[in-house]
Amino acid sequence: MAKIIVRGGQRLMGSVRVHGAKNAVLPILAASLLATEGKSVITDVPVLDDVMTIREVLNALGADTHFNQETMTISAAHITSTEAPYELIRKMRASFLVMGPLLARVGRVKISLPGGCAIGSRPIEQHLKGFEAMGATIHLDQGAIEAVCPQGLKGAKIYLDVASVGATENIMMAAALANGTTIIENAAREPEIVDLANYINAMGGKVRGAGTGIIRIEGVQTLHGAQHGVIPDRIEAGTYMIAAAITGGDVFVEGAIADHLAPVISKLEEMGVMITPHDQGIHVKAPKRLKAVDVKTLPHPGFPTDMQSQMMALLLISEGTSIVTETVFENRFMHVEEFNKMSANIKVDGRTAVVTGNTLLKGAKVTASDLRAGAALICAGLAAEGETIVDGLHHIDRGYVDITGKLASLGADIRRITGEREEAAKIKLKQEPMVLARVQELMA
Ligand SMILES: CC(=O)N[C@H]1[C@@H](OP(=O)(O)OP(=O)(O)OC[C@H]2O[C@@H](n3ccc(=O)[nH]c3=O)[C@H](O)[C@@H]2O)O[C@H](CO)[C@@H](O)[C@@H]1O
Ligand SMILES: C=C(OP(=O)(O)O)C(=O)O
Repeated sequence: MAKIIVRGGQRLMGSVRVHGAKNAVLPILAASLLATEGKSVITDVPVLDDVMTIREVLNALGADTHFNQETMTISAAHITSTEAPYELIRKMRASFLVMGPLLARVGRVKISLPGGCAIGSRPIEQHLKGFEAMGATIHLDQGAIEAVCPQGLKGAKIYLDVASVGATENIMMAAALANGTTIIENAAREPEIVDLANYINAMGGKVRGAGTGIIRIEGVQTLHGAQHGVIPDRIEAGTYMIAAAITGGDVFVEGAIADHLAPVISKLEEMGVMITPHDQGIHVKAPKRLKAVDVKTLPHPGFPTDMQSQMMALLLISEGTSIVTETVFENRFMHVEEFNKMSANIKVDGRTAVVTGNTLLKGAKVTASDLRAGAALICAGLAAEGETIVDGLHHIDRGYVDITGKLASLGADIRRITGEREEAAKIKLKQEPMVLARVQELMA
């Protein structure tokens, strides 16, 4: 089994580049199914396992995709299937984002229920409520959803009970080709929603208000392929900011957009980290001692749940006790047990964790339970005495391009040892130069 081995104690220094955002590129690639003509050329596409999965979904539906040098070209003129393969939906929840585009484009879709994951049950009733309001008929049969709208979708006013990112995206994509105007109220306001709206508009769509709680989508007859550059990954950027801070480092996070990271920056500044936003990125300089702060996750522009575990790693070495409250997902404290293996003292009660600071972290064998938990354990390992061995790397590979190489380039003592998975992938995918490059990168 592959593992990442970190020896703590090195101060991180230098510059690290942020790749395109996973959570922006996945809906954007799904939206490319809306184009009846022309090619979409998506740039700044990170080479991640999740991107490979959504690409497989697009291919299975009949789209023609090419991926080279962080650029994905998609032609979706011919949709040959309306059934999203179970194996791919199961592998990655975000595959469910093809439901809206397929319904809008061909009026029919069969897709497995995406199910929960380590961080929570993650229902999708808000997505379905939106499609039904737009005229789709939905049947649930043995864990699969079948939806049809033979007359096409029609615009509707949809109030989301929770400001769900995925539901906002799925409904927005469906509405782009609906007959009439759709208004999404209590829409999610994440930067990734704005990026998706910009792409749909570049395809000839009419989306207004993305980034606010009310999004208005005027349906158009057809959409065409378009060129679009994906926004930088604010969660990847935030992770490197924490990695810098936890080592008392001095790092330039190239490509990071301060506006997207306002809640994270604000907390880091409260703790005593010096943050300087620039046009090209964010400079992070951390003193040796940091102050404890309380953190509560919320939908954007609140503190992102995807940064909660990394922030908790930083709070462990800060002075004082912190309260971390997770309001977005009901089970996102799986990393706590692993931190405690590293001599942390964290107590969880429901959605609240009490984090005792001033911890002298000690290296241990730990397991990533989800993507961000994995990144957080690596951050903790950077500050720990001795060796931390992290497994469960398939989670980390979903969302971080070469985290080992990037941290090593900043001076971290970190390496990855490969396992059977990489070896098998190398043999299976040797026809695909881009994927092989990724495998080689993982094995470096
Ligand atoms: C691929 C992607 O972009 N993933 C992000 C997206 O996930 P995702 O889009 O799945 O997250 P949502 O915003 O939908 O979920 C937020 C909350 O709403 C609940 N909910 C959601 C839909 C629904 O129909 N009913 C319902 O109750 C969820 O259980 C959760 O408690 O936003 C999350 C919240 O910022 C991030 O952690 C994920 O990284
Ligand atoms: C929870 C995350 O992603 P997903 O919604 O794809 O599981 C994440 O990026 O931290």
